[in-house]
Amino acid sequence: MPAPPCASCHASRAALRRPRSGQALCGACFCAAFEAEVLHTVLAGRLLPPGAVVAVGASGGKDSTVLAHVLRALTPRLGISLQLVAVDEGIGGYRDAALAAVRRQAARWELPLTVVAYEDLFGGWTMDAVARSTAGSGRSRSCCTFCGVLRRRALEEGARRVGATHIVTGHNADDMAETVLMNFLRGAVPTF
Ligand SMILES: Nc1ncnc2c1ncn2[C@@H]1O[C@H](COP(=O)(O)OP(=O)(O)OP(=O)(O)O)[C@@H](O)[C@H]1O
Repeated sequence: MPAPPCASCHASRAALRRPRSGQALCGACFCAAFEAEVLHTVLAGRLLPPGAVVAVGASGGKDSTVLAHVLRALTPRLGISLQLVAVDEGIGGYRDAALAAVRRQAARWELPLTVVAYEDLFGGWTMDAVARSTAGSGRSRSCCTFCGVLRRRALEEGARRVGATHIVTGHNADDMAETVLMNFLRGAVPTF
C-alpha cells in the first residue's frame, strides 16, 4: 500500500507517522515540526537564555547528535553559542570509534570540541582499569554505576573549561523508562 500524502505539505508522501498525534509527515515536514517544538520548549521553559554558552554532551550516538544538530540550527534564533564536550571514558574498542564520529561532527558543523579523558582527570584511572579492578570481586556489575558518576564529573569539568553556563545532554523518555525499570529489577523501589 503506498504511503499516505504528508498531512502538512500535501505534496510529498509521508515517511513516518508521529506516535502521539498520529500525524503522517514527510521527512522535511517532520524535521521542521521537530525543530519548532524544540524551539517552543526552550523558549517557553526559559531553558537557554540569550547569551548562554551551552556545552553539549557529545557521545557520538544518535541522541546527542540530533541534539547538537537541532540546537545548532536554532542557535541564531536563541542567541546562544555551542561547545561540544566529549568524555573519553577509556573503554578500549568502544569509545575510540564514537570519539572519531564526534570529531567528524565538530569539523562538519564548525563547532569547538573539548575532550575530557578519565585517565587525565582521575589520576590515570580509565574505565577499563576500573573494570579490571572490580572483576572477580563480585562488584563487576557496578561498572555502570562508577561510569555514570565519573561521566557527570567529567562533563562538568569540560563545561567549566569552556566557560559554559549550561550543559545539555541527549537523555530522553526512553532513558527515563530504562532507569525506572532497572531500579525495579534491582529492587530499588520506594516503600510507603
Ligand atoms: N562519552 C560521553 N561524552 C559526552 N556526553 C556523553 C557521553 N556519554 C553520554 N553522554 C551524554 O549523555 C546522554 C545519554 O547518554 P547514554 O549513554 O544514555 O546514551 P544514549 O541514550 O544512547 O545517547 P546517545 O545516542 O547520544 O549516545 C547522551 O545523549 C550524551 O548527551
